[in-house]
Amino acid sequence: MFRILVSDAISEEGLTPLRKSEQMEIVQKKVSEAEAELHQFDALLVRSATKVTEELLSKMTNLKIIGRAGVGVDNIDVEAATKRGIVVINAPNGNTISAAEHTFAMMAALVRHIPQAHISVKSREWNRSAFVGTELQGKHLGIIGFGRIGSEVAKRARAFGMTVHVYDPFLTKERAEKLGVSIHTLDEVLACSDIITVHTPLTKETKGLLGEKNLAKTKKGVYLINCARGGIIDEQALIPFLQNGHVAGVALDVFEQEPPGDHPLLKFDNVIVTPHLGASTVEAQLNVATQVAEEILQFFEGKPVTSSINLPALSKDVYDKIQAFYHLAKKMGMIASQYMNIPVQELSVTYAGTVADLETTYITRSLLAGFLRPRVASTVNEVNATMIAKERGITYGEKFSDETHGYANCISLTVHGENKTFTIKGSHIPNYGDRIVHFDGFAIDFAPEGHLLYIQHQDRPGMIGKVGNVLGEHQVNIATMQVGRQEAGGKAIMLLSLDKPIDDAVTQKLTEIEDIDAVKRLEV
Ligand SMILES: NC(=O)C1=CN([C@@H]2O[C@H](COP(=O)(O)OP(=O)(O)OC[C@H]3O[C@@H](n4cnc5c(N)ncnc54)[C@H](O)[C@@H]3O)[C@@H](O)[C@H]2O)C=CC1
Ligand SMILES: O=C(O)C(=O)COP(=O)(O)O
Repeated sequence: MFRILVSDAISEEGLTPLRKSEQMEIVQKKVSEAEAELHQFDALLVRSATKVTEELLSKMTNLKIIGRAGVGVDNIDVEAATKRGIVVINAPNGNTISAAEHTFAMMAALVRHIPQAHISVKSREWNRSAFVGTELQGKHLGIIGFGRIGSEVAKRARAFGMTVHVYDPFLTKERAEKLGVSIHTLDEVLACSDIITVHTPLTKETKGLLGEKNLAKTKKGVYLINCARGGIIDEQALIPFLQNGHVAGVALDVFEQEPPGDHPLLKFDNVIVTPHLGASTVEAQLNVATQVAEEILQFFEGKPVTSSINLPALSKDVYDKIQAFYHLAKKMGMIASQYMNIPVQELSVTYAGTVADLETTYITRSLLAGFLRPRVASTVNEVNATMIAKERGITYGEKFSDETHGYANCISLTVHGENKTFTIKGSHIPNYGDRIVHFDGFAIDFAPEGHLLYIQHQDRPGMIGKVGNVLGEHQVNIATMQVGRQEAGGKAIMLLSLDKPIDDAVTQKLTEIEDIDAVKRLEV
């Protein structure tokens, strides 16, 4: 049973996929009301109100996934979640149309003074001359940030007869041409636009993007809209531009602090506001909640999630293809880590045969996670493996080769440690399973499964019997045994899989057998 804390207002209908599953228990409470049970939740489902801080994560010790029913994840400490191996997912396109429509509604309201006129009429006034507006047709609209929402705003603006100028450093010429907009520098957009709307995420680069310096570059009489994130337009910097009439009006759906409280901007008649309503439509809420609920369900069923912030995107199709290699790589990593129980500087992974054509980034992450697991006390998985490797000074790299050693596919891992290098090779054979086909220079064939025992010895008659005797004396049953040697009478290895783990005393006894050079337990 998985427990899911839903701490913000999420569409009830959207939660249906989770409610239908007997494996899921949904608890709808604010974080502050769930203090005593925070450590029990496997998943956390939020919108923008819940602040998922490092402190909260430290209390949610069982948390595996955070679902954001919406786009912006600036309320989530993604780095802290990643460090803890917690997957963060969002619903990137479920509310695009609603946010674009809200932006457009704000634009129309702004230039036609609808909120102000509405209040006036409700106050029993009839003052038509006070609310003369301007048309949108023929005006120049500047869009900063041309992703999903920015481009939907552009389509609507063009339908209204506006000319659209875009600033987005990541926008290609082809996409701009396709959507009938022109690409500009930020300064050009600031200088030529009658109305400017921002649609970027809030990042170090975009925080205060429209601050004092850039506001001074705008046209006198410009209108500004922020339906993206509070802080992209610097709220304090706006005040003098509103006071001196340089900015004709501002529409804000989002604020640096939400709710904004007694904010000085709220005193300006030409500042119109909504309480972060961009995604607040029945349709958007159903979309985002359903998307996130389905992803969480997939995740707990061990299937791939497609919209993770801290994992490479993986479609079901791709996952189906890589999944066998993903498990093989993890086991190879675990074996290599235990075998090389010394400090390690570098892992080098080579893919050959059919596996080389797949999405190997994910397979390598899995291998890294397997490698780090025996070395790290905290949770390590595909989410935080690369980060932990970096912290520990372990570099890793992928190579591709044609050398399959006669198998249809082959993953080869070489671990470079202090004065020692170890190579292990594995293959996944359909309808047969995972096999380790090469171990530290020996050709061998064993299944990387369960309680393994590695013995390096001299190739002498009777070695198998001696090992069998010691294990038998300690009531340890051998499930399978594989042997490999480089040349008759030379160095040889045995790989045994046992029905139960053995303790130090048994390992010691085995080490004492004449002609046995090394004994290692390997748990997979
Ligand atoms: N008010 C509301 O209720 C809602 C607000 N949002 C917010 O709207 C914003 C945009 O969302 P989407 O369009 O879905 O995101 P998106 O990721 O599709 O688009 C963001 C665009 O910003 C561009 N960008 C990034 N850094 C930039 C920079 N320094 N200068 C210029 N452009 C830059 C990116 O290249 C990308 O094209 C986000 O902040 C999101 O959180 C989204 C939904 C609802
Ligand atoms: O999706 C986004 O980025 C939004 O800003 C929507 O926020 P909300 O889910 O309405 O709190």
